[in-house]
Amino acid sequence: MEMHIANDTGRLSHDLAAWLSDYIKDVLSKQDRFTFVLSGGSTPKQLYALLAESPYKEAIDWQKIHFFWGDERAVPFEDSRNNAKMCYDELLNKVPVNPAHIHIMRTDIGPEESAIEYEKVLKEYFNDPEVTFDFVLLGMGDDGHTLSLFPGTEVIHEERAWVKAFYLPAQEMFRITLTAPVVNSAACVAFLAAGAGKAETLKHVLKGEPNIDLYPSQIIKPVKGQLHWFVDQAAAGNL
Ligand SMILES: O=C(O)[C@H](O)[C@@H](O)[C@H](O)[C@H](O)COP(=O)(O)O
Repeated sequence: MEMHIANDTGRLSHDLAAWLSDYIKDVLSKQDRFTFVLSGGSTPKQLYALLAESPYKEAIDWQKIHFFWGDERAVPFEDSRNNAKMCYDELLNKVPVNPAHIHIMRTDIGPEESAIEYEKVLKEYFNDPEVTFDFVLLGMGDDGHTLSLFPGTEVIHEERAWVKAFYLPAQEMFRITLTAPVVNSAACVAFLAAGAGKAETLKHVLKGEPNIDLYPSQIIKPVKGQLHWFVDQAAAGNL
């Protein structure tokens, strides 16, 4: 595991943008597509805004990038809580991507159906289940959740399905999420976490006893791939 700590979220977003741009370039020098899982939440907005500007807008070969999502809130696309909508607004509408390479988790159909459909899309891409995405961007909630793997939910333990839908009573909504096995088969996973609200949780996730039911982010351990944590000083405060 590699830690990257920056003074503040602005610096952190710059560091990750620069690191990611180099990583994409390196991967694309060896293969002709790059599969990228985007994250929802508020923290990545600055990163997406940077990627949509110079020098990254020109430096990244956007046509070769295929986009996926780690999780989705089952609300209409136009709803401001929709993770895909946020990524379009901040990034995808601003860079020259190929629309055919964008794979959102659909919310115009039932969540269970959407999860089944998404799993099919993924299985068409990745015929070797041991090798999936080139890059997965993850956030961590103040409660230690990542993706839609919330503390105490059954989906944390899912071993077979790649994508699951379930009802989250605390938020009164359905969620659609990638499961741990498909993320742990990625070539590279990076958490982006910022703010003092995450400091205590981050200490438990990284230094505490294993307890994935309480701190689901602990379940993310790529089997063969790299794991990076990009955190600001405030979130790293208790490490
Ligand atoms: O749909 C979601 O809720 C997100 O995908 C979620 O997993 C997010 O990444 C974390 O909650 C961190 O969110 P912040 O960046 O807003 O702290």
